Amino acid sequence: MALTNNPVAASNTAFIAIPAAERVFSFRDHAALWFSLGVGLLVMQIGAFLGTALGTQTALFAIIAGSLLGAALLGWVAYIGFQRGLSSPILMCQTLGTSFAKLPVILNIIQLIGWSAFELVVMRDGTTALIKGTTGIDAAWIPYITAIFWGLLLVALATGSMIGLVRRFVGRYGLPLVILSLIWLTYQFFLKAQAQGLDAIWNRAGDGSMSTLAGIDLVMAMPVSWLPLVADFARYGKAGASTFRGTWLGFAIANIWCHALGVLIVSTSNPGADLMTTLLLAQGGLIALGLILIDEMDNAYGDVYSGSVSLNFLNGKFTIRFWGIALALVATGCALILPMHGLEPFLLTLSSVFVPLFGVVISQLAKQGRATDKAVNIVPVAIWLIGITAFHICPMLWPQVGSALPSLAITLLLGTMYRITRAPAVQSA
Ligand SMILES: Nc1nc2[nH]cnc2c(=O)[nH]1
Repeated sequence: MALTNNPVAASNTAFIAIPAAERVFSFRDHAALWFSLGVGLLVMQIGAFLGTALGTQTALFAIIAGSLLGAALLGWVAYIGFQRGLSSPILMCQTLGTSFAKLPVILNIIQLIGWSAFELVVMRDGTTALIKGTTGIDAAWIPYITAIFWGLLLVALATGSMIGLVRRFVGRYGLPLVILSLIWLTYQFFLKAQAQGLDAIWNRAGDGSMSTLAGIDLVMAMPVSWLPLVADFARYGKAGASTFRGTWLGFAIANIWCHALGVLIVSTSNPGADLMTTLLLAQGGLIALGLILIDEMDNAYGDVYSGSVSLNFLNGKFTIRFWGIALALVATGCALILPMHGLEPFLLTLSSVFVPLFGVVISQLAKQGRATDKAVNIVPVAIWLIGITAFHICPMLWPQVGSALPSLAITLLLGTMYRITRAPAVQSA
């Protein structure tokens, strides 16, 4: 469903559906990519936080429910991307209108620069800790060198082919290594839990600072933070069912595993212990942490690739590769100066824009929904704004329900009502 009646569309390859011959991603490719993107130190940190707030059993329930639900949304948008063969910015055009969609596309580029810088900062600080732990060297220049090292690697990856990277590197080498590290760390902390008494850990109560629904909401934050990127990869899928299942299962399993590992780690460590240091102190932790840090690179790459697809949509004179290199350089510059925790609030604020946006996208485009060719599609735009308001207001009024769940529910409901009511008008037009 290309927007070929639009003059801008005709001159920009971003508007053209990926032809069948170029659709090479199988279930395995989607699952490997999304498992790999679902693994991260931030996820373990959130798991540790949930373990303290909710207690072991409720935290595990929230983790499983939030991951299955959040990753299902991801799979759903992947399916829409597969069906249309179109990138994320075009799905936004087909929902909000060709001119208005430029606003969320620009916001998405800003958030992707933020996420890729964040991932580089995680790798910078992780490698700096590894160097300190192994050599004892703790010099002020080391974080600069490590940031430049990872940044240049990101630039090098941006010069290559996305499909080649996913199929040859992530699936064949990256994924088995990261799974081995997770198995190893889980085994190590399980042994620790066994020594401390599994019963006590299993029955550990939370501190009461969070409701179960708010916990589910927090777990969903990770999968939904990938919503604006997923179509850029899913459009290379061979079949709809494998695209949905690979994306859903790949991400959900990784998200459940990393959050649950965070719960296990916090349950077996001293209160207030730093996650990175705790992982480093585990037997074989150095190698496992090193591999997980390397795995953060594909998150940064995913951000840079998707950001370059969006920039290519805004300015088709330069290729996706050109924009990818430019974005990787900008992210490296940011990673040289930004502190670890400076970016998190900014990124979470931006997700208040994208969660409701994809509620509207799903409500308009799922089940072969009709794409708009208006410049500004007023009603979906209004529903999006209502969704953003709900994201901010609901946690103030009802802290126990969180923000992503009500915002998604409102946009899906209003969007579906609009779609049903406008259907006769569309048919008679
Ligand atoms: N979009 C996006 N979401 C994330 N969630 C955790 N890390 C990332 C990331 O690098 N990008």
